[in-house]
Amino acid sequence: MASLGSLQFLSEPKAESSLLLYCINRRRPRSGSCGYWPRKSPVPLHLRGLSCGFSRSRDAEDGWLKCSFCRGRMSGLYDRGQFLSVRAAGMGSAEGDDGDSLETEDKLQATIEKSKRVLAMQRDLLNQIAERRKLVSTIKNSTISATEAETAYENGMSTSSHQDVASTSDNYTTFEDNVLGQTNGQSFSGSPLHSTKEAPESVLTKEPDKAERNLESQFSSKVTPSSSDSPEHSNNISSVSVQSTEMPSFLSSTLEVEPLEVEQNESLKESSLQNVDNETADPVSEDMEPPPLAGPNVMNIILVAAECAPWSKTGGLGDVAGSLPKALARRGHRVMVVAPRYGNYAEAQQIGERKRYKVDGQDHEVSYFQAYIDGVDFVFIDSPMFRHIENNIYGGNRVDILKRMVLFCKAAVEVPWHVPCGGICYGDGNLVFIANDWHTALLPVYLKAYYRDNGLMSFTRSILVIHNIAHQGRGPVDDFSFVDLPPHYIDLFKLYDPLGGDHFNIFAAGLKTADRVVTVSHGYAWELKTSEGGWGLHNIINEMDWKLRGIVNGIDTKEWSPQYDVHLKSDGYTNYSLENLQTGKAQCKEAFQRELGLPVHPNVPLLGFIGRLDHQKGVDLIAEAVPWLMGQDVQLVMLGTGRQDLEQMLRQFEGQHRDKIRGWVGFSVKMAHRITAASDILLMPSRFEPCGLNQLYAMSYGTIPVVHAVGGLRDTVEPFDPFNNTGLGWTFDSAEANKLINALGYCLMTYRQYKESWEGIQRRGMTKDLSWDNAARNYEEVLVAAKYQW
Ligand SMILES: Nc1ncnc2c1ncn2[C@@H]1O[C@H](COP(=O)(O)OP(=O)(O)O[C@H]2O[C@H](CO)[C@@H](O)[C@H](O)[C@H]2O)[C@@H](O)[C@H]1O
Repeated sequence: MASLGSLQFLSEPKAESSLLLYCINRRRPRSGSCGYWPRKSPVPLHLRGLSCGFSRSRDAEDGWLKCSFCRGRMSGLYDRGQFLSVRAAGMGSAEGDDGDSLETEDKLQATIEKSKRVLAMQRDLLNQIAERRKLVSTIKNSTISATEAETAYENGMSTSSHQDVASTSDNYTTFEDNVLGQTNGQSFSGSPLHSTKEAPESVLTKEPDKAERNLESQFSSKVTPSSSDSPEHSNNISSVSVQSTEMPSFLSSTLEVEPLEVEQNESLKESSLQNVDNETADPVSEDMEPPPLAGPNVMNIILVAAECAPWSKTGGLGDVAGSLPKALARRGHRVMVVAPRYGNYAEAQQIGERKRYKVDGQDHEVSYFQAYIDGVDFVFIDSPMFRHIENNIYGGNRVDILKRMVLFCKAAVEVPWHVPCGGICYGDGNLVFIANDWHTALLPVYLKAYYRDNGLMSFTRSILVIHNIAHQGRGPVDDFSFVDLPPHYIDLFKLYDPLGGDHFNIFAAGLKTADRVVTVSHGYAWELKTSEGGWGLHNIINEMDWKLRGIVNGIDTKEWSPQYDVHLKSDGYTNYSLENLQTGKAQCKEAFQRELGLPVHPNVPLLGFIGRLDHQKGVDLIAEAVPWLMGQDVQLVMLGTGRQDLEQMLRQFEGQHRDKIRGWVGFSVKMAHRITAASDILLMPSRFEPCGLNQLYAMSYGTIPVVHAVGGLRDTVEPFDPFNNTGLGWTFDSAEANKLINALGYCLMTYRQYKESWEGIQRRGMTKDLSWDNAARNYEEVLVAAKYQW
């Protein structure tokens, strides 16, 4: 039997607990492949001579027990839900491996090969950090030498993420008990400023990244000498910081309330334990499981968004929040989406305990609802603040919205501790948050201010995705009082506006604080850096260019497929594919003309527009083109909601041209699908478009997009080239009605006179890979880059 040496618990378990070790990526691959070891144990502080279950996870070069299947760290769960982190405190020899273990090793060879690259990266990183530490300690003549730190590490006295676990463990326990209510094996060792300067550092002690260096320089004048200079301080900082006036009030006010549905939770845990037993007992089938696509990069991912389709959606953000996570889960990650619970969602069940958070001085209670769908944990945060606004989720005045987002972000950042999905919380190891737009841009700030500055959640990273920079969460500087942060954090939010002077800007703070920033196309990534496209944030974006990446959105090919579209199954519509494109699409067009009371003309080109009625979407350019259009033999249907003058305009056009135009004012997912299927041409004259999803949906339905070549539209709609018979649609190069008319003229001519070319464009669009799988792979690269960024 292989021996692992001993295991060391990083927080002391109670005696006589039942212990269960599991891999942090237990969902991916399915739980059975991660070497569970359920066992009654008297639980001494060190467990010796472990074998059986651990023969799979003896690969622990960096001191952490790893699942040899997916390379995730092993963690401990004991005593019905309390967490421990566990690491090997001295590796035993592999001598005596039994046959079973060798066989397993052979079968897992491929996975191990893949992991080598990452291990090399880790070693590289460790070497670099060790080098730098030596340099720093020489310069500062630290009282504690690097040698001692290394010795401490080798003796298993420090964690890979924190300093002096042993010496801070008392404070740590107190803090966890008081503040988080759960333990995760993290120490609480003061701000990164202090820890990098003074403490005996572990091998993985964090080097400040560029963003943090900026913050350091901004904040250094405000660090008092007494707090930064004393080596003792870093040992005792937990108690100091907990009582500090800068400690967020919401943390200290995070109260545990009566446990909800305890029985349900317990039964969940029990069923999870049962699964473990069953799956452990079936080693053959677990070996059949293919390795996750993400290979050694599997992570715990929590995407946080103010809307999530199909439960809540006002636009493309909802679509992305509903579908990108599924693609990430398909790659093997454990993925959660966190969104507010605006209504009663049938699929989601109440879970976990209620918590309270302070917003503007008042306690707000939240509870959690969860549904596990397509490999993703969808968690909805319930609060009276979110209820009954499902038709107006961004409604209310500026301060109302701000308070909602403060509550949402405060609760969301703690979800990995409080919501036991499948019986097990995500915890903070190997965890990355993906925040979206200004609504959740506070999350990276809270992660830093409340946790990482205090030595907690040090391995957790945050990524901020820009879907639309035009909405930034702006307000007067006084709004800072609502976000409940230490006073010096105001510098992150303050932004000078040539028109309004200094103002408060949430997006600015999120961009500065996030570990990485993604936007939804390459074109938009470039535009964001210009004064025209950055909407006042271009300077900040230019400064953080190194952490910005453009990744083009994908589409949910289950939801948006002409072959399976549920909205095409009734009222005379039909599903279609490449095989019956012409007949199927013609049938949809006819059904649509009938449904909307338009003359049924199969050969009259049908033009569609779907989108918010605002300046961005350029619906006014279509309005300018209407007189020309009405001279053509075409039909036009527009679906949208937004600015009242533009809604009125749609109604007016319909009134004036009843035989040719329909203006549908409102939000109808069914109508959006039917327009996409029935139309021949989709118009997207957006003034700016970070990515745009409708043109992607259109292409997959054989509907030809005519778009303003900007942002993601330029990235995704390759212009038709009649000489080489390539391209996916028509583009025009500036947001002017005459340019739109010009492009549309060529498009209509092709529709009428060059059927073969037309069908070629349709076919290319329908066969293009528009799925999220590509994008998910790119996101994964960003997640990994963030993970290894210190
Ligand atoms: N009245 C209505 N009824 C029914 N459905 C309607 C509708 N109006 C819009 N929709 C739907 O909402 C979505 C709109 O998505 P877009 O990407 O085109 O724009 P949006 O500007 O909201 O998103 C922002 O975020 C997304 C996601 O990153 C970026 O693609 C985009 O460029 C950026 O502006 C589509 O699914 C569309 O069908």
